[in-house]
Amino acid sequence: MSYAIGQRWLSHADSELGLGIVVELDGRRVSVHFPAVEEERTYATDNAPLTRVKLREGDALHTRDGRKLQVLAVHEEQELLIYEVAGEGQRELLAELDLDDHIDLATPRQRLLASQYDGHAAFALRMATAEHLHRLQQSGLRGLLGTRTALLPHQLYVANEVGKRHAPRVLLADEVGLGKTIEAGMILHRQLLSGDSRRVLIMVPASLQFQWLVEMRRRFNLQFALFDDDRLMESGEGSNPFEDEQLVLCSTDLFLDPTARALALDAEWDMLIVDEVHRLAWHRDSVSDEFRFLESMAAQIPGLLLLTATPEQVGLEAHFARLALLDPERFHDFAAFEEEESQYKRWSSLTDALDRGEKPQGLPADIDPEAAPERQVAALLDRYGTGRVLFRNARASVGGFPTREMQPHPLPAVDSPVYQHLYPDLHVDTEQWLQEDPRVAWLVSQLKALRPEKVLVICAKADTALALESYLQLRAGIRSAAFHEQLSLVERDRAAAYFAEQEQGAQALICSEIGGEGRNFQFAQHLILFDLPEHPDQLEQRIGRLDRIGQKERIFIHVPYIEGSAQETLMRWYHEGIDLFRSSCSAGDMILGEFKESLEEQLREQNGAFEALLRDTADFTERARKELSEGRDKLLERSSCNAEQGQALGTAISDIEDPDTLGAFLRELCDVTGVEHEDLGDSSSVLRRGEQELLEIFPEVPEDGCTVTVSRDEALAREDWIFLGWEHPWMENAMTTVLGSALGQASVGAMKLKGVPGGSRLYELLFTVSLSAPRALGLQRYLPLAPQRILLDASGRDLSKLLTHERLNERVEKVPRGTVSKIVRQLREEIETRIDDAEAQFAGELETRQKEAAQRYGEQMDEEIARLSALRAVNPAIREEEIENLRLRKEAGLVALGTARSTLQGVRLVITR
Ligand SMILES: Nc1ncnc2c1ncn2[C@@H]1O[C@H](COP(=O)(O)OP(=O)(O)OP(=O)(O)O)[C@@H](O)[C@H]1O
Repeated sequence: MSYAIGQRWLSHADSELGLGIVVELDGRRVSVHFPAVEEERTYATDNAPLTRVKLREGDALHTRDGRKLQVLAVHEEQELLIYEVAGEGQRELLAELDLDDHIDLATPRQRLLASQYDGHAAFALRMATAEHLHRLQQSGLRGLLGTRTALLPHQLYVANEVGKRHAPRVLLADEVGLGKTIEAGMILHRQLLSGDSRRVLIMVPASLQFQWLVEMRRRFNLQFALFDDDRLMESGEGSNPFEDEQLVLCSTDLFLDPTARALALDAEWDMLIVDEVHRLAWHRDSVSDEFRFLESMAAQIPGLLLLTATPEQVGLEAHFARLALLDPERFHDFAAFEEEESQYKRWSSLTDALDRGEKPQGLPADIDPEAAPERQVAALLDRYGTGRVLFRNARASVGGFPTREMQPHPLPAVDSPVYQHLYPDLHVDTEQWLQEDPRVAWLVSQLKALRPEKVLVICAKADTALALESYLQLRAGIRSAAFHEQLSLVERDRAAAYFAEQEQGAQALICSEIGGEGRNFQFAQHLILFDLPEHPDQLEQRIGRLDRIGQKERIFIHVPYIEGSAQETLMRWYHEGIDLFRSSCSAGDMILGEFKESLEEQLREQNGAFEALLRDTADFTERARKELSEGRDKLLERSSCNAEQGQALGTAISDIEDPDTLGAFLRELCDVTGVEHEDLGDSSSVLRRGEQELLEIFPEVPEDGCTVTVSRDEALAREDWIFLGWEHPWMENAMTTVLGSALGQASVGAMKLKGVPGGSRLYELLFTVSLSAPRALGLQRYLPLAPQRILLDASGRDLSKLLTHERLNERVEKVPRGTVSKIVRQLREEIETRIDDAEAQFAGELETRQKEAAQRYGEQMDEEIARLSALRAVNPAIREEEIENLRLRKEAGLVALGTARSTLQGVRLVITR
């Protein structure tokens, strides 16, 4: 190519010089001025390391006066280029002299033509990154990968079912300790990654704030900001502190303050999560301020997750009131709801009959009698069960829990009527009570006998816990800690941590009832119920502290009681009437409702009718259990978990996570970009920032390095290591940084290829498809965004199938830099033509993909809209808003599909030797 004064050239030997201008021509020498560095260089014309900069139609250009414009056409006059560009509102002509002196070669084509190329490892990394990103996106498992959790089918099923919904509104009511926090975390993670939710508020009882904060961080890499009164005060006049953070966690108590309530209502949220929601008091005649606040929040926030293990702890009507928060249209008539509950058995027998392959009578008219039985069952559950709103897994169906052993400890009666009460300590002076109550001395000797086993002691009241703890500590020399509502949050967490400490920690933690909800103490095997709570569900909550996921050993439940007292009466009623110490029961509230009066009478003073009460309770319990297990619980079990699907999700996650592939990719990533890594094993390594990093892919790696693992199993065993799964924010950042950079965009190499004469050329190109649509539309499932590799020879023949990328990688070798620029200069035209060919080839392919996607997407959306509309006719659990939303999604999706664009990600020129 010949030179002319005023032309713009780039030095491929030293791209730091920026874009030069030919200023002098003198026979065989050319002088170029580089304004960016204010230097002038002179080269021999026959081997100057210079590349002519010639932009193309569609390229972006930057002007000297800082404007970014798009090239519409390129003209040449007297060897100088004139760019026709889209200026402000009109076309404009721009001489190449006006190009910015700091050039940024943005496309692989430009970089290859300017001989700005990288080694093969960088090209291969770029290809691998594009392919992995695509694989992850289209897996349908987004949000479920990379969380530090064991793959438990019941949780995966719920997380997948709810997580994929738009603005999900559900009650997560798994039995105690089955992992509702984890389910909520997975749903949230999924919603955040899909872009469905951005701003989230979590409200939990004060005693659980820290636990939630830690669980969200260590299991999901979600950093919540903890809000308390002080944090609310910090914000300046007129600004809303809740708007400063995207993810906010706070105690429900914070909203006792009307200002806090007003601020939270004023902020915009996508999702609200409320733990232990049964604690927000609701009664037909008196609704608490907290509940009213929740009602207002629920009415304006699209996504709502309510969590409780004991939905009926404060009665069926309160349970109904919470369902009404989720879906006021569906749950508006309590009497009708009670009536519906009585129908559950009917639907349950129908689903059973369908399962057995029968053709049962009495199928509702809207269920297609000719449809496959699985579809009929799904439709029944969907339309007539509590399917869409309520999820409740039972430990009996989840399985794998250890057995519970109840050990009653009768203690001699005391000669004072006070000790006939359930809670004698409320009626006597503390000092006197500590001396007189035989349970106190028993507790001391029991703890000594159990040493060094960890023991959780639960009693109803904070004052009891306080008195017992100081007695144990000061007078009996037992290492213990107290946990009750009179302690500050920090003190409570400190007490729980002291108890958890294996070597030097407390042997016993003495909790009031608040210790009985939400906390994790599954490292202990012994539970002492110093007294008993008045509601069966509270007893369930207490036992659930130990009997929860992660408990591997048999659990011992010790119940001391004074013989002949109300304590014995209540213990026997729970034990012989409901068998509650050994197995959980979802009918607790119903049973209590039935026998409350008779029980209270017996608790005041046991009489001859007690044995009959026990028998009646046992009979009622058996019937209730049977009825529920055949009706409501059975339907719930079916809609809360499809074990097969849960299992399949687990397998699919393991397959896609594949630590071997991830480990190899991580090593490649570090090697190419210059991050130091020291491998500790197949799946773990220490990462350190390298001295000469090409790209900042892991900006958050600390100065002195950190240990990471790519294996979920290892991550569960080593909580101090970072689980660098595919969805870890570091990994996502690393991958998008690679693709967003110029690294590996252009590469040149040589190889020997049998039967192919030396000097032949191969062009390997990689295209990706991008879709500028909200992630929440989920269009990736319809439009294959798979990257496409195209391999052409010098004449444009497609060799993609004949010679794989891997084979090229194995054989390709370096070519000296000087030689490359000469070759590139000679092949300039061929390079341009082959890239054009490949672009045209892929544009055709993309058009076909788009057409097919639009058809599939349209059909599926129509089907879904029709299905939901039909469902809505029989099951008002489906909101009109959901259907309207689907219609809008369909339209938006079809428009967005048309905007898909292809991008040339990389090009490699291989010359045969
Ligand atoms: N998939 C999982 N992988 C690892 N640990 C888990 C998993 N699911 C639950 N856990 C652990 O099991 C315990 C119980 O889980 P979680 O606190 O979520 O239960 P919950 O149903 O909310 O309990 P509660 O009914 O007491 O409120 C916690 O220690 C939690 O970290």
